[in-house]
Amino acid sequence: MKRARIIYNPTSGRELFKKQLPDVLIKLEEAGYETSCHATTSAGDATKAAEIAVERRYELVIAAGGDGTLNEVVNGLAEKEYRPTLGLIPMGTTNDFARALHIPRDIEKAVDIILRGETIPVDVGRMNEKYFINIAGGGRITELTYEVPSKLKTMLGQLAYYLKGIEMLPSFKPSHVRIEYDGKVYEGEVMLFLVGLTNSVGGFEKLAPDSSINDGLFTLMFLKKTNLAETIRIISSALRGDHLKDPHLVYVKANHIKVTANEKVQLNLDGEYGGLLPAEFLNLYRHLNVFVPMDQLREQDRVDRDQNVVLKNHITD
Ligand SMILES: Nc1ncnc2c1ncn2[C@@H]1O[C@H](COP(=O)(O)OP(=O)(O)OP(=O)(O)O)[C@@H](O)[C@H]1O
Repeated sequence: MKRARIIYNPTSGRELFKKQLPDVLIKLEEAGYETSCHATTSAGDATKAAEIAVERRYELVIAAGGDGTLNEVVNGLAEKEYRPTLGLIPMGTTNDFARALHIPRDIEKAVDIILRGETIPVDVGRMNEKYFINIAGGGRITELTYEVPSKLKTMLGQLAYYLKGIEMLPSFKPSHVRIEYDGKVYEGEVMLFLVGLTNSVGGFEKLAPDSSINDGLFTLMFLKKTNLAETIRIISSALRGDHLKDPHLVYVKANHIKVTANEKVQLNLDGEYGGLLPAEFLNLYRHLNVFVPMDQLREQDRVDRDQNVVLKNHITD
């Protein structure tokens, strides 16, 4: 019998998962998964739980939570030789990664996608000693994600980020950085830099429209020094997807990126605090297998189906 481990954050988003947990367990058991679960108790706990799931050779690990919980689970899996297939139940406020994979926020429908059994290998980012699955970045603007109080997020959802963003905009200052990417170098003042694996960041789905989840490349973006009016204009054009030709923005693909600075610049990994520069980013090609609704994926995110069939058989054996 296959075994599944659910790792869930009871405080994610609007805190609704716990109530539906019995139904989720029944569904998985009926589909032939012997299922157990772990409720996280604090920051870092989901990483430990995922490491234990690897040690115990679970076939499937389901991360039920927001991007922070998912990031922790990925950090527990990414370094291991044996990596269980990953299922997602998006319970957070923004759920960028799940959004990029078209996994719905409805718990039952998300479980159905896991039970359908279609998987895809996705790239994982490594920054220094840590891993990310959606986006890393640095600069004052990225500090926004951890300045939004958890209570406010529970009450207002994504609106909380926008409110906080408006409040913080005037205080965004540039940082002087050196960015090396695949043999090229930029040195100068930037408002922020982003290293993305998917097209979805903070609900901006048009930020990196040509990104693919499994091409082995990051989308590297950095915004050169701008004044407040220009920053507002570029953010609103990014919402429409009109930012790519903006002369203040550099938008390239790269597999290996190094960013250094002579000042303190905070880093962000999948929406959580990620330490300070310097940072070295490496794209780990097709490193984790994730359950997805294959028919919903964009053409550029689908991999050759033959390879996928192999992976699917591997887990159902
Ligand atoms: N029992 C707990 N109590 C408080 N915090 C927890 C608990 N378990 C985990 N956490 C922390 O909560 C952080 C945020 O959780 P998560 O990302 O799941 O939800 P969210 O913040 O609502 O969603 P999003 O990241 O999509 O905005 C996690 O990174 C984790 O460190």
